[in-house]
Amino acid sequence: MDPNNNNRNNMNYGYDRNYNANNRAYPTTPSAFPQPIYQTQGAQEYVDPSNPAYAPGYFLPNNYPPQQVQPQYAQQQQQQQQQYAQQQALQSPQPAYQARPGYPDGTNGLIQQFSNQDLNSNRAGFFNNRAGSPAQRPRTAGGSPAQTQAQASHLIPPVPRSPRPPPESEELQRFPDRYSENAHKRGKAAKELVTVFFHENIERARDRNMRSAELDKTLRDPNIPIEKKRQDADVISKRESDFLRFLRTKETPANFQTIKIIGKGAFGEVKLVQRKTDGKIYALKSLIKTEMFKKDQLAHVRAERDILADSKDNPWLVKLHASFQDAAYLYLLMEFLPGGDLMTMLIKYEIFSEDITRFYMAEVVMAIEAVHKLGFLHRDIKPDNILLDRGGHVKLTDFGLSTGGKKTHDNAYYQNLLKNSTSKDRNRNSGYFNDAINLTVSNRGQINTWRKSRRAMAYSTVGTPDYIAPEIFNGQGYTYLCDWWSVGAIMFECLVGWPPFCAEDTNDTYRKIVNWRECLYFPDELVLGRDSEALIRSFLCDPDHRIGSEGGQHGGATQIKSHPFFRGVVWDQLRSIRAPFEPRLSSNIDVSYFPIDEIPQEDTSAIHRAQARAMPDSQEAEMSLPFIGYTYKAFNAFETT
Ligand SMILES: Nc1ncnc2c1ncn2[C@@H]1O[C@H](COP(=O)(O)OP(=O)(O)OP(=O)(O)O)[C@@H](O)[C@H]1O
Repeated sequence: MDPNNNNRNNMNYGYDRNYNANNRAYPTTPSAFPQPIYQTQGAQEYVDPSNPAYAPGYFLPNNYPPQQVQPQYAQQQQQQQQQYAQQQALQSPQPAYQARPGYPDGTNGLIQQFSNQDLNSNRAGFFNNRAGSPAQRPRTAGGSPAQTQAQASHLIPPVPRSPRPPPESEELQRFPDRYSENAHKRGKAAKELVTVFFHENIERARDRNMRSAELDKTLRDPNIPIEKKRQDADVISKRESDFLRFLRTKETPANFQTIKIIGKGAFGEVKLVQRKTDGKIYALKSLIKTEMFKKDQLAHVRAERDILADSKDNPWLVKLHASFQDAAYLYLLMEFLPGGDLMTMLIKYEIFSEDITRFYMAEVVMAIEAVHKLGFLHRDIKPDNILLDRGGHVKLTDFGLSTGGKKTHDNAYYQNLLKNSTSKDRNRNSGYFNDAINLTVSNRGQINTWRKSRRAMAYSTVGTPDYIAPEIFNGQGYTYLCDWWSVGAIMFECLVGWPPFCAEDTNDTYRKIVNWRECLYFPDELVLGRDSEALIRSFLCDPDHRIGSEGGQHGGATQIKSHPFFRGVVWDQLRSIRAPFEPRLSSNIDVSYFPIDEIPQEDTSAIHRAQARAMPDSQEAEMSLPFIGYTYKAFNAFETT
């Protein structure tokens, strides 16, 4: 084969289990891999994510996939590899699982101490995945090859793999200015794809090493009975095995049976679904790509996927099992929370007692604290995004407006809203609030009108601005403190029956929020506890004086927790006490806490799929770029109902 031949189809990228050319045999014991597998030191030139045998660390010297090396460079390459191996032997710290003589699986005899052959083979199989021939090695350790291959095949040009210096011949000269715009887009996409691929694989390998170290700790602990050790090792082995299988499968919406559409959002819907193969239940959120693209929501959708993927096992955030995409949609496969959302509860009960409000606000404070500790701001905390699990405890969802301070999460979204709103204000030219309703208990009619439009607002692309902090609208910058403002607005609604700045028209709501000093009004007819009103006022104020500002993003919740309103709350046991409303469920697909009758149930996906199919090639390349890296699979994806 000619390595300079740029036609990928002529190259043999498949691996050959008997391959031993040029004396580069595949290593068979962990000790052949002196570095932890996520270290990519020594990797220089070989990158072929479409190779099914590829895994993090796979490109360590000694471990190249089969390839043709030109004879004049074979000797040079062999010398380099020997030098590298010697250097590593001298410099590297001892590997975590270096095999002791007699224990080639790297367990150092730990497991044999209680003579369990099964544990031994499981552990060796799942954690020492460098061991064995390439055919035995779990092929998905480096990601989902089929998926990556599908994504990459048309994007990644073959890379010449011999270590020779690039000749100054004409064939390697590039003329980017002669490439079409489409080629540039595809090139960019390829670069992004490779970056994402590496990032994800390194993360996965790091996580796997951590799990391995944890198991190791358990196995070494003399106080843990052998039976327990055995059970733990079995469970962990099963999870690792499930995960590897999961990585190999391609997620598509066809894998799921829709039971009901349980939620509508601005850019898509949320369905209760059942996986066809194992009957497991999930919530599947789908977002229409073209809509996200048109309405400049790309940063938002990426933010949502990032925060949910980063949050892993956080009990306060909805668990993301996987995210995937097809030509028309982005999908988030989440745990199903059968208790519905706080908006539905508020529509039903109108107001809560102080005790019940305390419970929900305390849980929301814990949830927001978790988001902040992960390094994100939510920016869109509202009752619709506060979900209730089967025990009636809170979990946050909808991170579409979250920002982790990443450039990709930045957006001028609110600036546009404000621009429209202020031009309207100028036209009106009179006092801002003459037309804005000031709700009181006595004007029930208006309250009911507002309540009726509440759900419709939640489903609209504009969404409800009722809970958004004023500093987000005025464009002068905002911090994590914007989330604490939203808690104040929700607390007001729980105790009063409507949000503090609600109006019949969203523009009026914006104006009221921006002018909160004049517009924050506690109805005389309702008597709120002193601590409740004080806490609401300390949330709904200027950010410099807002409660939660002491201690910064990571510590602000401490100040809130010590407010007298929360006296008596045992913060670290909140999730284990009984919630004030525990959903009564007849089955794991019970949707009685969702307003199913108000949500259109027809399937509109065929229309969006047809639109995606009709898209011209150039537009498709442009569309693919922002969604690269969206795909994700969680380790514990199978721990669900
Ligand atoms: N994991 C889940 N389990 C149960 N119900 C859910 C889940 N996720 C969302 N829902 C339901 O779907 C509704 C809409 O979800 P979500 O807010 O995530 O959608 P969205 O399209 O992002 O909405 P928005 O327009 O507010 O951004 C929620 O209010 C909730 O009732």
